Amino acid sequence: MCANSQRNPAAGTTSDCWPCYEGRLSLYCFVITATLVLIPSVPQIYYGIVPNVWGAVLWGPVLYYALINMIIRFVLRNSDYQVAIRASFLGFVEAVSVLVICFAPTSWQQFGVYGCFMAFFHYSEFLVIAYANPRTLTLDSFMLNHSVHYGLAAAASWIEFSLEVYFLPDFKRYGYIWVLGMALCTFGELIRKSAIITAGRSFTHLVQNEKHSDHKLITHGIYAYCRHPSYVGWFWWSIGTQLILINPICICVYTFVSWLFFHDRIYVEEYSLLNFFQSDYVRYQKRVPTGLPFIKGYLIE
Ligand SMILES: C[S@@+](CC[C@H](N)C(=O)[O-])C[C@H]1O[C@@H](n2cnc3c(N)ncnc32)[C@H](O)[C@@H]1O
Repeated sequence: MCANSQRNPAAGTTSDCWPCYEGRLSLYCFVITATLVLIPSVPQIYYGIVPNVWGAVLWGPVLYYALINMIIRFVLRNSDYQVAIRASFLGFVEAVSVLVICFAPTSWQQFGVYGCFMAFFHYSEFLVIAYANPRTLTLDSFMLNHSVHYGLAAAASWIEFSLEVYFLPDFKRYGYIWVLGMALCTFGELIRKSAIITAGRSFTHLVQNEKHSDHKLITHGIYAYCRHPSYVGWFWWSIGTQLILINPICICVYTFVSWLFFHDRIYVEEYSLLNFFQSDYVRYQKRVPTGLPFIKGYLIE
C-alpha cells in the first residue's frame, strides 16, 4: 500500500498516490484473469480438444474463472475482494470476447468485438479514475451498476443482436459498418479518457452540487475544444457499440436516448458550474461549444 495512503474501505474512498493500491490490485486481477483464461483456452479450441467454441467457453474459461474466483475469495477480504472480483470479471469478459472473435462462427464475431470494447470501457473507467482522481475512487467507478436504464439498454442490444443473427444472419455482415463502429468506439474512448485525465481532481462521475475546495475550472487541453468532452466521448462510444453489432433499432434508440440524457445532464451540470465559477464559466461558455450536436447547455440570457 502507498506510503501516503488515506485508504478508508468503510467509506469506500481510496489512496492519494499512483499507482494507488486499488489501481494496482485491479490491474493485476484484470490482466492475470484475462491471461489465465485466454492462454490455456486457445490450444484447447485450436486443436479441437473440445467440440466447438461454445463448449470450449463452458469447459475452459468458465472453469478457470471459477478457480481464480475461489483463490481471490480465499486471499482477499472486504473492499479488496470487491475490487478484485469486478476487475477479474472484466478480464474474463475481455478474454472470452477475444476467443469469440478468433473461433466463433462469423456472424457472432462482432459480438466478441463488442464484448472487448465493453469490458475495456468499464475496466478503464476504474483505472483512469484511480490515476486522475483517486480520492473519489469507489466500486461505482467501474460504472457497472450505472443505472437500471443502462442495464436495460445493454440487454436490449443483446436481444436485438441475437434475434437478427438468427433470422437475418447475412444482414449482420453488411458492408463495413461494424468497422466504422470500432473506429467510433476508439474515438469515444480516447476523448473520454483524455477528458478525465485533463480534468483530474475536478472530474467526478457524479455531478457535484457543492464546490469542493480543490475543484478548479478546467478550460485547457481537450476542454479548450468542447465543454463536455467526457460526454462527447461516451455519446459516440455508445453509438459505436451498436454500429459494431449492426443493430438498426438500437442505433436509433441509443442515439436518441443518449442525446436526451446528455441534454438534461449538461443543463443541470452547467447550472451548478455557473454557481461555482460565475463569470469565468459564462466567458468559457461564450468561447467553447458543448461538443454535442444541438445541445447548448444552461445559458444565462
Ligand atoms: C462526469 S464529470 C463530466 C465533466 C464534463 N461535463 C465532461 O463531459 O467532460 C462531472 C463533474 O465535472 C465537473 N465539471 C464539468 N465541467 C467542468 C469544467 N470545465 N471544469 C471543472 N469541472 C467541471 C462538474 O462540476 C461535475 O461535478
